[in-house]
Amino acid sequence: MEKSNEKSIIFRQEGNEFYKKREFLSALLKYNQSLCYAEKNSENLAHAYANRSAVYFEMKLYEKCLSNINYAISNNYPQENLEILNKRSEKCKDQVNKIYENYFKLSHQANKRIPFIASSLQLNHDTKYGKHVITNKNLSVGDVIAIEKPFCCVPIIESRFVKIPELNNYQRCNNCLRDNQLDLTPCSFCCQVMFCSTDCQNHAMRFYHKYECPIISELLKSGSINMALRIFFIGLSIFDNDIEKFKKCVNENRNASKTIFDYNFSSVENEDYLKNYFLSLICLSRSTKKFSLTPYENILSTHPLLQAVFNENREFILDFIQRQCQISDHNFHGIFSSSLSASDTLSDMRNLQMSIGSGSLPFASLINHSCSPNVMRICEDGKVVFIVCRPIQKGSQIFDCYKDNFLMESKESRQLKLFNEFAFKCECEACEKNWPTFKALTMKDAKLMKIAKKLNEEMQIIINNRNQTSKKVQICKEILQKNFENYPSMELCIIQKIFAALCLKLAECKVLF
Ligand SMILES: C[S@@+](CC[C@H](N)C(=O)[O-])C[C@H]1O[C@@H](n2cnc3c(N)ncnc32)[C@H](O)[C@@H]1O
Repeated sequence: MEKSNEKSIIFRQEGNEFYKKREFLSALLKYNQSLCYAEKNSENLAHAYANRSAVYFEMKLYEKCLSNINYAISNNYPQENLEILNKRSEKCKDQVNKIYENYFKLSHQANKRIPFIASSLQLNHDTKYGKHVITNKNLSVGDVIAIEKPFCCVPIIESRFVKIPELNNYQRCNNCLRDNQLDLTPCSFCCQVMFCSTDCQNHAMRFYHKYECPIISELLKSGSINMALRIFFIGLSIFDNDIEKFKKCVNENRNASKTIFDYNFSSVENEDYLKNYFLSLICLSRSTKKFSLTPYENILSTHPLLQAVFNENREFILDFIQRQCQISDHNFHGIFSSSLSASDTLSDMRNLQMSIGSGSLPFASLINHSCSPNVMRICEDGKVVFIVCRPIQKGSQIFDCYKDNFLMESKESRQLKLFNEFAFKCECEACEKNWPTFKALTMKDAKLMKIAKKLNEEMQIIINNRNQTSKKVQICKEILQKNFENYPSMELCIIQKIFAALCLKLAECKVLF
């Protein structure tokens, strides 16, 4: 699909109709489509940005309104209409929103070589669990022990607030998956990809979109871009697009058992950072499934930039992709966020997190499963945050939950699913002691049950306030920490659920109106 001013104008006009009806998100979506189709240096880019600024003004998102006015001006917005934009800009300047920073920060000193994890975390290995992570310090409920940014992630189709195939690509950043309240800029070449910032755009262009752009329609046929192929493109780019260098390094490391603990990530996000992350990714454990490589062969053997490279290195490239599929099969992680919904045009405090894509995360991939985990994973701004949800004693292993928690499903059903997907028999505390599911749990402390009920009722009211939410998190943390011996009682499990829901709220609350 080629850029087309004609189409760009039609989409903008459709956006204007939604704007008139005050259906702001639908209007933004149409303006995004208009931006994607606008031809390079055409006035249509400026018009779509200007119209988007009007929507953000009505939505009271004043920073976004101002930045869209600036985009319109820098894309040659016609002089004769500038006055309207200038007036809108003046009105915005008195009403700037307070934008909150990310809420979650590491609770302990960071590891010197791996600054995104706590220094108490160590890698261990044994025959039962394979590689796993332990802590050499006691950890308390609420402690944030790691905040990992994916090596790369790909959006999934369910993540869009409007699930119409023609509109799927205008709702999230193709690099970090943020919706950024639809404040996205188009790829300058194709009509199907948008980014939330210049950083994301430059990163994508440099490391993979240059290879995805010419075949984007084909890649998006199934709705989502393939992770294994994207990792191949990034790997090749890290090695200066030189297949021989790439091949040498991959072959040298193919049987290594290295992890992020073998590398240094202390320098800012430079090339070595990405290279080290890549090397720890390709050494992760793999499933034994055999994936069909025909779709990859079809794409690469006709790729406008990589056809010759592929034909000369067919066996190596297909083997690399097979291994990446197998690694992804065991180590994919859902990336979650709330999704925009037509009803929350004015609120930034969104409630539910849903899966918006998959990410490859070399640290998270070292954490084993338990049906009664001691950490929970939530996402904030595309990063995966690990929060302690039950006290962890010095020397103990960190456990996350891959599938269903014991509260949701019976032991038999959990174990069957885990065995089918990951080929291990779960021997966690909940499985060993056959803990009851939520419905069958008993109450152990009537006073705490009262507190749990009250907290639960308060959860029904939308608290668009970080301080209040944060105070409630504190209450939950203290109860869960102090009463851990009673776990799993009905009241503690309710409080644990509230604690998780409040943490999600804190991760989503970004704008104060
Ligand atoms: C994401 S990896 C975790 C790291 C892994 N232990 C390793 O050595 O690379 C997932 C794999 O770890 C193993 N695993 C995870 N949880 C486990 C558990 N509770 N008991 C035994 N093996 C487990 C399974 O082989 C699973 O496919």
